Amino acid sequence: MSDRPGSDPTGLPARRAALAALTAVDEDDAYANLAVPAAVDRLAESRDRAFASHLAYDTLRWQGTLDWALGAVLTRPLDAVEPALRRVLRLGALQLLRTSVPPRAAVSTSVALAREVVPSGRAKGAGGFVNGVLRNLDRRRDALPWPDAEDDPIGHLALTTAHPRWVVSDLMHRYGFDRTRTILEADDAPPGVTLRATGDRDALLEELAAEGLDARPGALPEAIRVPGADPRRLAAVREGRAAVQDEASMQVARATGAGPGDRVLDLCAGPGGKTAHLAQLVGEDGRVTAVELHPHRAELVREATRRLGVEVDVHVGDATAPPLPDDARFDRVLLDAPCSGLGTGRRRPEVRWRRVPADAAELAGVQRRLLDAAAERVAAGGTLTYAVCTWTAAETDQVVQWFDAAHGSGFEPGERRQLLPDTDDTDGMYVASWRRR
Ligand SMILES: C[S@@+](CC[C@H](N)C(=O)[O-])C[C@H]1O[C@@H](n2cnc3c(N)ncnc32)[C@H](O)[C@@H]1O
Repeated sequence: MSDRPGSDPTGLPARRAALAALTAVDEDDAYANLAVPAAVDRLAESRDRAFASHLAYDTLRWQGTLDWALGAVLTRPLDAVEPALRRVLRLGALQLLRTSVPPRAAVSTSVALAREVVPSGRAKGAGGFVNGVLRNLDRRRDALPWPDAEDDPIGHLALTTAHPRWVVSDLMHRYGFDRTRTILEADDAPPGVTLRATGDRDALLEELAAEGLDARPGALPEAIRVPGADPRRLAAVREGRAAVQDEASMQVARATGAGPGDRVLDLCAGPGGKTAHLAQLVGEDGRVTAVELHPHRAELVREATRRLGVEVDVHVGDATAPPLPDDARFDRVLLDAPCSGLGTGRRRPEVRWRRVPADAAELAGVQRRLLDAAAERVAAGGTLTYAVCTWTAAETDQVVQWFDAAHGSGFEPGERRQLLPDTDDTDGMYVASWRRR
């Protein structure tokens, strides 16, 4: 990690952009992978953009650990500090604890930002407060009471891998201490860009190489890994020869077994990444029907499929009672259910801090209702595929065990797979399939 103050000698514009991204995530519930590029794009220099992006993502990712460290030096609870100053403190604490930025620069830029985010009459007080807290943290950084791995393994992993305790504990039940550590560390590493070729992959690989990009084939025949690319600048993406998609999502469409001529039902389709891939797999002789609850997300499905030149029937409606003829049955039914989304942590590190344990249990109830409705639509001999972009036991193994118990007489179990960032270098997606007897 390096200190890259960029073109502006104070390094303040980059930090201001990072703070703007943190504010958008906090106040507008924006996703990091949209808010960070939007905020840092205003910077003219690419090294400033890289520095600001790094600060923003890492502050979101390390929030729990930063809050714990700040809590050790604050005289009042961090929750009682007004949100704008809390964000400035987190950004400053990140620089002190997890970068090689000189402490003096970390503190002085944070003081300047603190003065900017409060009404002018309170600027001096806010600056003094942030100065005091961060200088105190800098003095005590080597004396912080890090939990010991033996005495408190969950607390240790929570603070050293930047995940909430309940997430660590849930994963430890499935994978044990050592594997949980590698999964969570991989969840903290920024992902490279992955593309799905919509036509000839080899031609696309050549095109990307000709643009000077390090493009390599992924594990699936349509996947391409382009680690350092900015997908927004790729002509292939603009022109529909490639779609930006994690390889785990491609594995889900593949797990349905969809092939030429199939009739596919994609429940919970928005924003349509998997719908477009399914349409590609079934070709001109097949047909994909998509259902999405929210009209604006159904519109995204239409846009995603139009951009790729494929035709899909898109319906706005609730997948527990899909707006389809009663007797409509499909060769392949995909339920890519709403979930806690923890598996997308590489791109959206804020999600882990937004979720609480009760979310997983509540979502599991929704997932079961959706799966009941999805099962009804599978034709004899057809397949049902369940997917979520998470790894909580409640939303993965336990949903599948429930389905086997409730529907085992009608459905034969097929592949079950938890994709994970450490072994698969993908998002953490879970996928399970059945065949209707
Ligand atoms: C995990 S996302 C699906 C991602 C999508 N399959 C893709 O690959 O782009 C879940 C989607 O389900 C939608 N949704 C939630 N509850 C629903 C319901 N009861 N019926 C239909 N769609 C629903 C959400 O709006 C969201 O767009």
